[in-house]
Amino acid sequence: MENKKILIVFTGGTISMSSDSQTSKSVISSNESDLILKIRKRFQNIELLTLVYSMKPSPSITSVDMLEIGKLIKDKIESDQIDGCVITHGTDTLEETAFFLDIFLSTRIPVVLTGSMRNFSELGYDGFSNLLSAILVSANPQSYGRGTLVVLNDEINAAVEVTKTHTVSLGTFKSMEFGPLGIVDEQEVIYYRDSSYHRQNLSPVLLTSEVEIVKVYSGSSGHLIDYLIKQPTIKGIVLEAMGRGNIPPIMVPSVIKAINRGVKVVLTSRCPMGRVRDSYGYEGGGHHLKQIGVLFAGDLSSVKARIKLMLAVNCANVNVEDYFEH
Ligand SMILES: NC(=O)C[C@H](N)C(=O)O
Repeated sequence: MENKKILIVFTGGTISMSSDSQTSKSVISSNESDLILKIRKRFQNIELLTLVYSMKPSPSITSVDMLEIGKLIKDKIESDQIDGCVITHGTDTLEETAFFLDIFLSTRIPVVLTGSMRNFSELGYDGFSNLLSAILVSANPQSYGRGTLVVLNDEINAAVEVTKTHTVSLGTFKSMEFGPLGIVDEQEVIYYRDSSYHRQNLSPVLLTSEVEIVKVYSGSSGHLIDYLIKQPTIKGIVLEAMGRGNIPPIMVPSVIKAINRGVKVVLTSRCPMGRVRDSYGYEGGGHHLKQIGVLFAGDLSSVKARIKLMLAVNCANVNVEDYFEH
């Protein structure tokens, strides 16, 4: 059997960190050669290619980084150089990069993100096992056509469904509403189900238009929206609204102002599960918001809806409304 070629792209995060000898705090330590050395021996019929994109903690990963990583992988896939790809990433923003790649790359080739919750110096460092499982998933024929995947703690989750749920737990990545797609059990990749999500491809060349998130709470005003729509590069605002998708009436004039200025306003919920819908007819309720032109993001979280809206407003000749419920 011919060797499968799996590309590992390192971007940073705790998986590439150790404890600082003076402060004992986690800092970047560029341990990728140790990781690869230990892991390479485990595989037969898998050739590992490696590339260090960056050594950043994931709060430092920008939209431009996501685009660069996406272009890099797209290029390798289109030139037939790889059969699968694993990206190591900090866990704080892993779900955002994963979802970005899910929309940006229209490929059936498995693209898998992984990371770790403990650093290289800590007892119980989970980087080795997570990387090992991620490679197994990316090389498995059953992983084709499932969109971008996230593998940590031996669970396989879909980028669109998964979120970081716990600040320190090794089992932090959960698809809270649907459960994992599958597991890695003693190096065997087992799928339980497909992801039901309908994938839409958006591949902009540049990201010049910006999208911000406004969290809605009891006592929210329209001031943040008023401020944002004065910024020249703003093309979208995601509202992380209440419950089914409702906002205080005092915010409505600012939302109308934003829409009249051509800024796309997308509705999500601050509830961790469930869809937004136009169920409520009162002022600021979902039905009222739909009538004034607010777009609905289904069950996407605010951070994922922001990624989708950012990709849509940066694509030439794309009707943003086609990518959201309206
Ligand atoms: N576990 C981690 O990777 C968290 C780290 N703060 C990061 O996202 O870079």
